Amino acid sequence: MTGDALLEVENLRIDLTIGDRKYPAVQDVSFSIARGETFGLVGESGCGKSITSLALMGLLKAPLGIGGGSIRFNGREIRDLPSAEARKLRGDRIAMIFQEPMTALNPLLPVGRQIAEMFVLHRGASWKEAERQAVDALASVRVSAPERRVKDYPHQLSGGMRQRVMIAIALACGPDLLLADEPTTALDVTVQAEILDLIRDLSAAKGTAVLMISHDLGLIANMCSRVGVMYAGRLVEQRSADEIFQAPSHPYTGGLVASLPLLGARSAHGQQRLAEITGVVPPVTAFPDGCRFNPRCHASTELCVRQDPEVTPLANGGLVRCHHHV
Ligand SMILES: Nc1ncnc2c1ncn2[C@@H]1O[C@H](COP(=O)(O)OP(=O)(O)OP(=O)(O)O)[C@@H](O)[C@H]1O
Repeated sequence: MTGDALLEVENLRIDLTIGDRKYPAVQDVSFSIARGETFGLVGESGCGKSITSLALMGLLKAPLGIGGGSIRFNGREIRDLPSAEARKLRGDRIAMIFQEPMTALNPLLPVGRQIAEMFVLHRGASWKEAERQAVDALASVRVSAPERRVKDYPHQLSGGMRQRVMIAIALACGPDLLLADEPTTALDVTVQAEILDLIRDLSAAKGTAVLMISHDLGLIANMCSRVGVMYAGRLVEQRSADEIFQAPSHPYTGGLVASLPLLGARSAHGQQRLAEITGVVPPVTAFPDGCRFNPRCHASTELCVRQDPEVTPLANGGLVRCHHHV
């Protein structure tokens, strides 16, 4: 891993405990994010993206728990931090925005007060000073008339406005890392683009690293310099966004690329057509033997059914986990 790594995840394992059995919902997941870098995790629903980000924040709850591996942030192991220290790290150095801001906002408090709370709790500001900073924070996420909007309650705002408030809260303390888990999935397409622009511009301006999580490879490739593709709890490919698009190595990545409307159309006209994926992600309790993708894979052979593939290095620091990668 590079000396400049901000976050280093190594062989992360997350277990789902049912009765006296543990199922590896996430296994052998390793990636690192440099300072200021934008890294994307992509894969269909149920691949383990969200629980990976919850593990990084120390927010996993039973029946899920970390079963192995390490999570280093700024060179320090944060996997088993006591809850008070984990709380301090969250919000201060690592912040998170979710798909549905309504669940994270307090419906009973004006949004300005909720932003101001960050400055009081993490920066020791007085309430008066913090309320003033909240107006600036709302302006920075491009909310018009912020001095009026700070008095609004969450239900008075549109979904896009609520997500802007969440971004203002997340970035209030200038975190080193922003985890953004499907931050625009619940929004209209035009609002989605505005929110993504906002995240991109603010993180670039402040030098904040971003871990962006989405099922949408188009979005991830647009936003991120490097991409990790997850399937059934495993990272199956890790490359630069350009390489993922131009020459996907894992058949699952190829399927994700082929399912993008624009590229799918282009590949139908001349270029080699990539196989689209049929079927669904298996539940954690029923991962197949061998390669977990083998039942859905057009390139599957007897070897894939029998033997779980190891990680193979690719050019430029890329990685793939497939017996028949290209
Ligand atoms: N509290 C829970 N109890 C049992 N299983 C869970 C729980 N939370 C998640 N899982 C399982 O863990 C697996 C990974 O879930 P996760 O939410 O991380 O997937 P994801 O790739 O982020 O998909 P989504 O976008 O739908 O959240 C899924 O099979 C899911 O059913």
